[in-house]
Amino acid sequence: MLRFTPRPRNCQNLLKPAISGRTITHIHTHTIKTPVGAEAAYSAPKPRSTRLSVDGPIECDLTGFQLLNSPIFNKGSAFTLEERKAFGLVGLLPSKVNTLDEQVARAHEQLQYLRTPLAKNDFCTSMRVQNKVLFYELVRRNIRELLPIIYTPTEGDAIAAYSNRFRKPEGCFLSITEPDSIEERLAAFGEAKDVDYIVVSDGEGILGIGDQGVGGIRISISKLALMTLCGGIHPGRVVPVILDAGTNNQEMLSNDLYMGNKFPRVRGEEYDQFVDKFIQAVKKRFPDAVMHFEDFGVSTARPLLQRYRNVIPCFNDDIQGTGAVVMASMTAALQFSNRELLDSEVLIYGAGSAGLGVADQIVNHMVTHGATVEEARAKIHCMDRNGLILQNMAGTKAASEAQMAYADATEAWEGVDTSDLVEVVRQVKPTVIVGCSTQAGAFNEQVIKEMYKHNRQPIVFPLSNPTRLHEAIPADLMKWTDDNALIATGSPFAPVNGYYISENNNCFTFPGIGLGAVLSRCTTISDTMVSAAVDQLAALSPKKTNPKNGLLPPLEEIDEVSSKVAVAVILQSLKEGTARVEMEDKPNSEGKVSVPRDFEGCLEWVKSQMWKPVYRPLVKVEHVPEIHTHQY
Ligand SMILES: NC(=O)C1=CN([C@@H]2O[C@H](COP(=O)(O)OP(=O)(O)OC[C@H]3O[C@@H](n4cnc5c(N)ncnc54)[C@H](O)[C@@H]3O)[C@@H](O)[C@H]2O)C=CC1
Ligand SMILES: CC(=O)C(=O)O
Ligand SMILES: [Mg+2]
Repeated sequence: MLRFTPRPRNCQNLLKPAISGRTITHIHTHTIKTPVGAEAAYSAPKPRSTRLSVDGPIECDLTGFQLLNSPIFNKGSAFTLEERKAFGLVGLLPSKVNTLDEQVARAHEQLQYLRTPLAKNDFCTSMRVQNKVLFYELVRRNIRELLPIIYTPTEGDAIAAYSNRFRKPEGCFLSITEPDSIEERLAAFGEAKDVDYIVVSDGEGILGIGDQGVGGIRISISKLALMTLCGGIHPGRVVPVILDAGTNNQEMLSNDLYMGNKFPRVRGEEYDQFVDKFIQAVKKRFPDAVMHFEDFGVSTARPLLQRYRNVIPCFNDDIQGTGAVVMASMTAALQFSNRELLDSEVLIYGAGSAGLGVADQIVNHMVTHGATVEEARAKIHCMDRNGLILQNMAGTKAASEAQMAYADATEAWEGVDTSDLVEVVRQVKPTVIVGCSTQAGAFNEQVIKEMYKHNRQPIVFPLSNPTRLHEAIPADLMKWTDDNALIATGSPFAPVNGYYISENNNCFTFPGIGLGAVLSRCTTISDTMVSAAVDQLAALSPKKTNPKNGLLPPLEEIDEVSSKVAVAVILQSLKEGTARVEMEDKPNSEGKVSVPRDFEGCLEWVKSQMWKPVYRPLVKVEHVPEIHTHQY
């Protein structure tokens, strides 16, 4: 017989192994490292436990329809006969008890009847709000087929159609018209210890499709789905957030069904105060949560990251996540073709959030490989809508301050048409070209053939999502370079002539970075922690074992990859003294489980902490359950 010890909500003690005869893994957190340097700005929090681990029975105080309507606890036809009796479900379900395998097979069959990706996306959405275990297991087993449905490219279409296809709300909606209600709105998602991870967007720079207003909530939801699928973050301990500050999308403003604030985007001080109130409210309400910024507009993404990176543990996925994945695939391509990082000439086409994030990450990496910042920056050339960024653009509207860090000397370009990509390629002779411009087809035959003239294995990364906005498609790139281009793309593509094309998407980095930040309970996410993620991902490249392999590991391994990236992040955070989880070499006298500092030991621990889509036996309790989630 199982016995449970009632636990008060928000218990700050570690979970006690309340289940006799079972081992439950805990993090030993009684010592907190003092934040150092800039990180000291973030006040040291209280110790806490992590509740991502998934072993054993789960306490539940819901019954009947309430239980069937709770996506976290619902098992649908897989409730056992005992559970049906104990939870008042007899009569609410057909008599057959299904296994998870059978449910997955049935759901997969239903999906095959749906004709369009968007219809499949709708199906997956309703499954996610109905039964999380089934949703995640269905996607996990069919990841190559379903990732493009629940993420880019289909999610872009779902976001654009949000107000017309809306069925059931998911996430937290914060309105600039009511900044004083932020705390109250967040409170619906639980108390201090209930949230590990938040994705927030203001909907201004969604994928490559721009301002989508309130529909941007779906990018927060989609990124969180990947945090759970690939990074093992508990799906009931996350909050997707949209900051609704209006929209400049005329189509939305004139759509009678549009569900967000119908006024032009509010900017300036009012916007800044709105965001600041949100950050302060999160810090107060969910002091342990890691914040992930996603798809903000180009003018706000960087300033927000700079303003808050030492205030809460946070990162911007488009800037740092993208920078990290590109640096990893570039490293893999250089190693495969026996070239040195410092010999690279890099051309970034589209120097917005992602493009400059890539540039910054390459500079960081070059500096760790012996270059000075100036030498590294000189290797990078940025083009944006006004052409190549030149020094004489300083202080003008032609270039932003952030872009000016990469400006080329004006004199060196006299007489050259710097708005012409072919001309720029002719002069720069890039070894690497990265597209983050949203300009479909910009890497045309002339551009690529010019690049190919100067180097036999051009590294070409067209990253603009969704698929239709890619600067080039792999089949053309391979044709124009006699199959010699080393390619990775922003959305998925089929292999070309037997060459596997890796998806060069930040989904290979943000789940690992996020998981590492959650488990280390770091006070800040430093550049060096992101660099550790890059090195780890690059080391996993399968290209070295077979030239036809992709530059990055296959999607099927993404959860394994994310756990290794998380280890690299955790170990770096420990080294820097920003981790708040204590790791020990040996279990201490209280028998608490140690978390080793060696890679393999830490990996085992990380894996033991990750949420997995399995049905745990449900045990009825009258008190607030051990795993408290807001998703009742
Ligand atoms: N593969 C991946 O993991 C990621 C892909 N992306 C994709 O990259 C693209 C850009 O995203 P963000 O940087 O967040 O957007 P952004 O709006 O911050 O940047 C886009 C930049 O492209 C520039 N641009 C526009 N027209 C241009 C032209 N004709 N020539 C050169 N530059 C031009 C804009 O001025 C802007 O600076 C999007 O399609 C997005 O989906 C973004 C993040 C991650
Ligand atoms: C992948 C991603 O973050 C983007 O396209 O914005
Ligand atoms: Mg993004």
